[in-house]
Amino acid sequence: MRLKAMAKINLGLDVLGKREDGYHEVRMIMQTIRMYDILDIRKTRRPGIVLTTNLPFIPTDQRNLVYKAAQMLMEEFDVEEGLSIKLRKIIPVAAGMAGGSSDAAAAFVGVNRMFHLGLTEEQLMERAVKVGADVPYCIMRGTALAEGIGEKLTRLPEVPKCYVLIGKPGINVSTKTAYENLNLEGIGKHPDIDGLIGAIRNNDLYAMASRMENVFEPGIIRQYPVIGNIKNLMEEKGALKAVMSGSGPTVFGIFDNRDKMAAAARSLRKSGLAKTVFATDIYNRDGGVTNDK
Ligand SMILES: C[C@@](CO)(OP(=O)(O)O)[C@H](O)COP(=O)(O)OP(=O)(O)OC[C@H]1O[C@@H](n2ccc(N)nc2=O)[C@H](O)[C@@H]1O
Ligand SMILES: Nc1ncnc2c1ncn2[C@@H]1O[C@H](COP(=O)(O)OP(=O)(O)O)[C@@H](O)[C@H]1O
Repeated sequence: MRLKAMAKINLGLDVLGKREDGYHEVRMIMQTIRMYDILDIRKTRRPGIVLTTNLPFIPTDQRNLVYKAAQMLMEEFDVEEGLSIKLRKIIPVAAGMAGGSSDAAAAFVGVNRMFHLGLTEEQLMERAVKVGADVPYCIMRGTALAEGIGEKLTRLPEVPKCYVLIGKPGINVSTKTAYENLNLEGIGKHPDIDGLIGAIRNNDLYAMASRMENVFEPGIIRQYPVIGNIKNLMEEKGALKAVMSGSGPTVFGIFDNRDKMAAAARSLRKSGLAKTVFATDIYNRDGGVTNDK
């Protein structure tokens, strides 16, 4: 069984406050993009999970979110057979694109199908939040408003057709540290999430792009100016807007024209500012638990 684990960007990201358990209340607009890792899953007679990946530096034991997700379901349902999982990573690691979370989401969907556990998408999402705040969304996919710690999801209409340029500098930002370093009292004007939702409902790409904002961005750019440089380059080269995704450091630019995006991608590659440059578009899901479409 082959599954695609799709990456996300945050068209808008606001943090409202800190909860007693240390997690933060968020309000974010999530969007799946056409960039994915591949999971190849097969049953084995020998019990247990054997995970292999093409990246030597990511763990293949319980620390890998794929392992965690598969183990959680297999233990709950007393699955006696085993699983062999081959994970091919394309989504940059620790990039703010939910690579690990999406791999976990694909594992939930894959194990459910492989062993005929009969869980609905909702039942999978209830379990998924135990692996990570973004994992339920990665099962849902498409365009959504995420609230709570990211697990309270409301589907939104598809966003207008557009092109997405990804630029990730060769630095790593820890999500936990990004949340810890966020000075909630110091936030002047919060991102206009309601305005963004309105623009999406009106199918207005230009209004949508102009309202895209990430509350983490100013603080992280102060620490890593290269993120600001990538943003500026994308906007100079025709992006309607370029914004950091999640806790960073990836920047995405939204374009209304594929050729313009391709030219911007060439400039970004030439500049040497980004380690990963990837030109793609948004992905709108078309119903059902379709993690392999
Ligand atoms: C910032 C966002 C935006 O989409 O994405 P990424 O940058 O990870 O892609 C998410 O909120 C990341 O969600 P996710 O990566 O699933 O978080 P988790 O693994 O559950 O948590 C990692 C750490 O982030 C902090 N955390 C996460 C989510 C949240 N709502 N509040 C938090 O404070 C916690 O300190 C937690 O220990
Ligand atoms: N399947 C996975 N893919 C990538 N990283 C993983 C995975 N499972 C666990 N990790 C660990 O999680 C950390 C961040 O993962 P990732 O999901 O790529 O970040 P982000 O949420 O910022 O997109 C990495 O340090 C990595 O070691």
